[in-house]
Amino acid sequence: MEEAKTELHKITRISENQGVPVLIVANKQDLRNSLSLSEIEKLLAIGELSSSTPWHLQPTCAITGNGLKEGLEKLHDMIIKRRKMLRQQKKKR
Ligand SMILES: Nc1nc2c(ncn2[C@@H]2O[C@H](COP(=O)(O)OP(=O)(O)OP(=O)(O)O)[C@@H](O)[C@H]2O)c(=O)[nH]1
Repeated sequence: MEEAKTELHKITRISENQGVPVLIVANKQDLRNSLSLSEIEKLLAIGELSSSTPWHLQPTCAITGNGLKEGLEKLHDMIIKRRKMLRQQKKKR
């Protein structure tokens, strides 16, 4: 988790990645000892990401497929929202 946290924050800090939406997949949620979403949020310090980075933390189970579609839909929503915002910003210039 420490390594994942470092990478997540490193990637999102890169200037060309500013504002790029992030989908964090919390897989294996069917297992008894899997980390909860709040534990993951805390361990990855997701709250410390730049306010310009939209993110979604999605619980999944890759075996049953639970949450996979929902996660991709959330990612799609964030991408569409960003595209709209960038288009509006371009128009204003
Ligand atoms: N119970 C459960 N097992 C899963 C899930 N997703 C993947 N696995 C199993 O986890 C094992 C490792 O999966 P890999 O795809 O090889 O993942 P990896 O990144 O190499 O290894 P991990 O760090 O264990 O995820 C495989 O046996 C998968 O079937 C899940 O949501 N629930």
